[in-house]
Amino acid sequence: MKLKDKAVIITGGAGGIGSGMARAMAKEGAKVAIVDLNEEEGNAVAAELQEVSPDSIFIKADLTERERLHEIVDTVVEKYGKLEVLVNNAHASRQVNFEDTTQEDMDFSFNTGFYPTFYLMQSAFPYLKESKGSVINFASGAGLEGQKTQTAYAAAKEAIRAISKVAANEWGEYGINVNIISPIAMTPGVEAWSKEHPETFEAIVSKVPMKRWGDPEKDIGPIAVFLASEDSNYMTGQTLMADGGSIQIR
Ligand SMILES: NC(=O)C1=CN([C@@H]2O[C@H](COP(=O)(O)OP(=O)(O)OC[C@H]3O[C@@H](n4cnc5c(N)ncnc54)[C@H](O)[C@@H]3O)[C@@H](O)[C@H]2O)C=CC1
Ligand SMILES: CC(=O)C(C)=O
Repeated sequence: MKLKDKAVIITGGAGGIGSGMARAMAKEGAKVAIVDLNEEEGNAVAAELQEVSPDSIFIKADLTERERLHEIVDTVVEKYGKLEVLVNNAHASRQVNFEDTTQEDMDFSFNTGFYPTFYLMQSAFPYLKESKGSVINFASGAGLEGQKTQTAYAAAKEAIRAISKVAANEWGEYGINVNIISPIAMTPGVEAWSKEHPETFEAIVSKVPMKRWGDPEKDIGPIAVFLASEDSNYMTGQTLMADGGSIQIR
């Protein structure tokens, strides 16, 4: 097992890519703490994880409550006595034209994605230093390519990539690696969004060489397992494209 007994936090772990990664990591032996607003799904996913990894737990939290984010790390360290992997996956998005994007739209994207990533990384740092652990953050083609109608989300995603690279440079000497996944996968979030914006949805999949949406557990899960495992110890500051070849960084 690649992650035997590793203590992992996954934000947004009750649904979509978060729950897919949680399943993949639990099957590799990790104790997974999933953090989410959605209590019903959170409890259901945790019960499923406990069948393969009995110490896995659900923590209900609203990641926009910035001053309480450290409680997530405190809870996990109290339960497991350590922290090896922090996965900052949760992020909510809205589609608005550039000229109509408001301060509130910007705040919404930074408060659901960027600030939780930033503050959880700060809270986790002493424990990751002790365990020579890993951080896995999330990017998007929206930011990498500047996709239309994604001003706030694209800005927050590229800000996450920027601080990930800074942390990779500063924390490398402690044996902590910080990497980024840019995924494409069919999730409840994407499904809801596809109904509101069918043209954008079709445009994205038509550009995917593999001509399908990824599966959260089967396609994104193994990449998260790799980044959480010893196999990626000498890799940091990298953006891994788990998107069926949609964007090829050269
Ligand atoms: N699915 C895709 O094709 C793509 C996804 N991404 C990124 O991958 C990551 C996962 O995406 P999906 O699984 O599609 O998202 P999703 O919207 O399906 O799931 C997000 C999860 O985060 C939780 N969440 C949202 N706001 C929260 C808050 N304030 N506090 C606590 N939990 C909260 C939701 O309840 C949900 O369980 C995100 O960072 C997203 O931006 C990037 C590009 C494409
Ligand atoms: C949700 C998202 O970031 C997409 C589809 O690029």
